[in-house]
Amino acid sequence: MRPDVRRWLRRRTFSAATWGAAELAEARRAQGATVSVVLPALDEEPTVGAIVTAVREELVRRVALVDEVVVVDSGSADRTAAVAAAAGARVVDTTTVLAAHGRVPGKGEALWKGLAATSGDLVVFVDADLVGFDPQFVVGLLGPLLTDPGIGYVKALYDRPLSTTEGIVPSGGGRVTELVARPLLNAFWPELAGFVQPLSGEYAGRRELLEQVPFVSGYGVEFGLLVDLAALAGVDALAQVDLGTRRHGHQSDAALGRMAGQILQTALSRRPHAGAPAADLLQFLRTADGVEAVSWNVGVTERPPMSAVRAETGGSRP
Ligand SMILES: O=c1ccn([C@@H]2O[C@H](COP(=O)(O)OP(=O)(O)O)[C@@H](O)[C@H]2O)c(=O)[nH]1
Ligand SMILES: O=C(O)[C@@H](COP(=O)(O)O)O[C@H]1O[C@H](CO)[C@@H](O)[C@H](O)[C@H]1O
Repeated sequence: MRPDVRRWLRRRTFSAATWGAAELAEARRAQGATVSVVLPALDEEPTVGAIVTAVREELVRRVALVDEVVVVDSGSADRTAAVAAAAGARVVDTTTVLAAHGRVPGKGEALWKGLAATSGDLVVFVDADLVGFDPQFVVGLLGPLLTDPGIGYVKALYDRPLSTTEGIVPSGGGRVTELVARPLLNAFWPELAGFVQPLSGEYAGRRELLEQVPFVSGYGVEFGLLVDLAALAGVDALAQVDLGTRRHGHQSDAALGRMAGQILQTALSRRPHAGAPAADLLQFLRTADGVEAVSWNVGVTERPPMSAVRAETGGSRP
């Protein structure tokens, strides 16, 4: 493992259990910092209400850590907007926010318009399809931002069970992460190899940073933000926090194939024009007190065309 990644992992990996909501509410009051929670939502009627209710009850009413909870409706065909509003969220629509800019499809559009529709100094993004959401997710994401001015962006890390027709298997979620995003980051942005969940849908950042980078319109948004914020602020301004376990609604393999395509487009549009890609791949295992990084060499060599070999040796086909 690269020494810089080992150092980053040690210095910038936190546990959500480190902080309490009341402690952070006091910290943000003392700093005069405001906090917005943004949920991008497309047809999330079954799950959005419980998430909004949990954030509002625990982090707005019981403890004043969060100032606004905004659900960004991406054109839902179900009752997402009504359910979110009934739970107390302010609901905005991607067609009306920054209407002069029109509307493009995709999650990143919802996040970009969520940033426009809110005012918090700190912005927390939470997917609206989470099952078993815990308000401590928001507390954990805000912890590093409210206790270290040198940190500007915090990604969630967690175990990702996979719901299958046979039930829930303890791992296996994050399929595009494991098969596409992690290999791409390790190859072309090895300094970011320490992120356990580079595509996690829960993250928080300082508005002053988030407003300086583009938001990729579709599912490339997480990949794009990670690479662009690292380039803007430096890897040491980024951190990750262990939230334990995260369960969410899963898409089909075909849909994940399209997601992978968008992430590949995003990566290739940012590909550093350096030399050969790095050959090390860092994967992660859950341990009793955190995560363990395991480094693999995925370098490949190649044999020359057989025609060239034959030309060299004057050989002919057997
Ligand atoms: O065009 C879109 C696609 C997704 N989402 C929301 O973005 C979050 C993550 O999307 P999804 O669950 O489809 O991705 P996955 O978690 O399966 O990777 C969810 O709250 C979606 O409702 C959205 O607002 N607009
Ligand atoms: O991490 C992943 O591989 C994908 C798919 O997760 P699953 O295989 O359905 O658990 O989910 C994430 O990626 C999306 C693209 O960045 C994010 O928008 C989602 O919030 C995140 O869940």
